[in-house]
Amino acid sequence: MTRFPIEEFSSLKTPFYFYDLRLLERTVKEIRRTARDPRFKVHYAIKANANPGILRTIQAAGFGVDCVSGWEIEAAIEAGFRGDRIVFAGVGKSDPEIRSALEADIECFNVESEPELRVISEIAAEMGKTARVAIRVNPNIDAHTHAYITTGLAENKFGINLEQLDSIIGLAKSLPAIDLKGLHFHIGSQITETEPFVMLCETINRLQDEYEQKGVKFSLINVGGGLGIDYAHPERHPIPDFEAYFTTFHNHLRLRPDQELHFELGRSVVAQCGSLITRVLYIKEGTSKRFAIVDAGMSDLIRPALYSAHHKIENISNPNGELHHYDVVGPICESSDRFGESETLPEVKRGDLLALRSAGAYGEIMASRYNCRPFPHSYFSEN
Ligand SMILES: Cc1ncc(COP(=O)(O)O)c(C=O)c1O
Ligand SMILES: N[C@@H](CCCC[NH3+])C(=O)O
Repeated sequence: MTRFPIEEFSSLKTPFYFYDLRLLERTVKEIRRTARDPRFKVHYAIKANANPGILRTIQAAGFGVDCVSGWEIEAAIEAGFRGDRIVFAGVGKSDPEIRSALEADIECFNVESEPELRVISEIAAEMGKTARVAIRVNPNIDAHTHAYITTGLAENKFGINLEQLDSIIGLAKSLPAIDLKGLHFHIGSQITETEPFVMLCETINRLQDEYEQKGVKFSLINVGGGLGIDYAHPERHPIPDFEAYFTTFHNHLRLRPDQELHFELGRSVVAQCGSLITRVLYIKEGTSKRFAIVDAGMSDLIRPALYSAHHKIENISNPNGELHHYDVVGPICESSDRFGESETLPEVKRGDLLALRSAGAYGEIMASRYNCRPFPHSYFSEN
């Protein structure tokens, strides 16, 4: 259970992200234990959190890394990830980003369109290199998640639709500087049911059978990330838990003996180890509401404003006080700058510290400077 060192916090400038490194270490250990099939390779999706302190722990655990920009590749290399453990996805890779990825001899480009594949081939040929690629397939599977974070439906911008797959595979095999390794999938994020992953396995099985009949073999399958967490219970494992998640692929995906299976987990690795700590500035009594106005805003944690997401809120200064209802809001000039509506919290006073839980993923990394506010700091547990 995360313990908040409240005495240490009292001298720190708020708001800040607090990371429980022990929890992160336990999580990566659990992933290593449950992804025990030697053909399974876990790449951390760095977009979830690129704080160097977080990256060091994940790199030390032997994970690869999944990047979606040249800057993420730079951050990964700086944190000690080797080029040959970096995969690079994204619908809009620029020429300089492709060039620097080739310079770093990355493990694989996850290619999202024919024009992109041609450009990678041209740049690689110019540089005298061969680019290893996987084709990102859009399998048209409903991940049953928020519309903004589903990625595997035909209407989404990601990947190659099934009808166009033959053509791009033919192209990949014909281009001189391309080494086609396999297929990549990522159907969405914050998926809390097993069924979409089972459907993904079935689609992959069908595609593999079809392509093998056509004489095309893949050495790599990448099923992306997407494993969801329980925002209502920050102390719990992801849902489904890691054991169930990896077992689903073990049981349903007919992986060939000489194939590698890549996973790109982001949220489930880092979400629960992080909390945004904020100080209460004012209690404002409205006519129908009582507002707890805090010094963190949507610039520090945008998920509530962007996806109507809810992060559990705890009054860590007064955990046992009498319960009241509050709208917990930030200082930013937007009505959506609100972390909770009618939250039941132990009595909140000016100066109290609140913890917004499960904020380790897509929290600090999505912070902005809106209203000219500074970026939030970060602070790590020592024990
Ligand atoms: C291609 C790709 N891989 C991996 C991830 C990581 O997803 P998650 O944080 O849901 O595990 C994402 C983000 O949704 C993604 O777009
Ligand atoms: N940023 C999103 C998830 C998108 C993941 C990236 N494809 C979130 O906070 O839930």
